[in-house]
Amino acid sequence: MATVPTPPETPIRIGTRRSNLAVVQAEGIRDRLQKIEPHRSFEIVTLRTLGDRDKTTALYEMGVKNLWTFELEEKLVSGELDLVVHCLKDMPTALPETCELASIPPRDDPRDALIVKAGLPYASLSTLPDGAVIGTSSVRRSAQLRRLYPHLNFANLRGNVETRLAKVDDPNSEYTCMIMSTAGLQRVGLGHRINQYLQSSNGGMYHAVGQGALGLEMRKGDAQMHALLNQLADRRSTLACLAERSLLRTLEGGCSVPIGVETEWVETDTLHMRSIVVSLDGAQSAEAQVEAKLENAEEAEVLGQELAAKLVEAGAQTILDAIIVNRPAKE
Ligand SMILES: NCc1[nH]cc(CCC(=O)O)c1CC(=O)O
Repeated sequence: MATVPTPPETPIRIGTRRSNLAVVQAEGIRDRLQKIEPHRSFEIVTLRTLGDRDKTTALYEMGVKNLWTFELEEKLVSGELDLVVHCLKDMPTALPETCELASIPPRDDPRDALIVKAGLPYASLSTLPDGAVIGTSSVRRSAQLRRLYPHLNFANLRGNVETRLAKVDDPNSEYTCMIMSTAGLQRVGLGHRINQYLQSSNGGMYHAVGQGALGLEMRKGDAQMHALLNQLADRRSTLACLAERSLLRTLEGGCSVPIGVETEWVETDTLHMRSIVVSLDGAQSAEAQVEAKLENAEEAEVLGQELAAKLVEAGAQTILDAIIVNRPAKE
């Protein structure tokens, strides 16, 4: 009987967005997977998502939450991709039934950063002059800054990291500076452009849920992929990010919420979480914090829900309701 040659194993296809940042992130994951599976081959497949195509609509007006993920998830489900590398903060808190967040690798710096136009002398938010224009399309960022720096102005700034920086540096642009994520800048080699690292204790800025972390997504129930991706997971990053996502999931109810958060491991297994919800004009805000020992994902979920309940108690629901009512209708 003739022996049937075993077919060569097909490459593992890693999907991601087409931006330089997305490709750098996917290459990092590929390199780590290659070390675990030296005999498999890996292929990176890039896609343009809705969020990449529509660069003008303010993000919070787009009305869909999966604008960075939908096209990639479709190809994951159809089998054209085997895993997708996302920025965790771009992943909706509810995933399609057919997909699963398999793993969260070690988180990078979650803080936001201030980047000043090349040639201008300002080194921090507090030294920016009256009327300085901050480029950001994030209501989380503008609302928090309006709250503490009412003399600053805001202008939309969309596009990938390099495009945004070029727009700010353009001497003819209106921007004095911009706010971006530290992790995003550092990953594409632009960390040296950061003028100030922002956090609740410095600039009064809480970061986005999941910021600085990656989310590795796979088809639901793909046991082999799960076993592989699990080897890249980081326990503390995972529990902190799951708690943050639980907070957002509990509060959001259909809108993109101007909510900021910080999580910090204070003892070996105790997570401290604090969060703020701010009205779009910065005039109202609600803050709360919680702390608990966390052993597993379920406990992380519960802690996020507890923080959401405390925020509501502190007035967050009124702020969120007003935002939903005032939101401009989608065209
Ligand atoms: N919303 C865009 C986005 N999504 C993920 C990142 C960078 C990576 C990260 O912060 O996790 C960025 C850029 C930014 O917010 O400045």
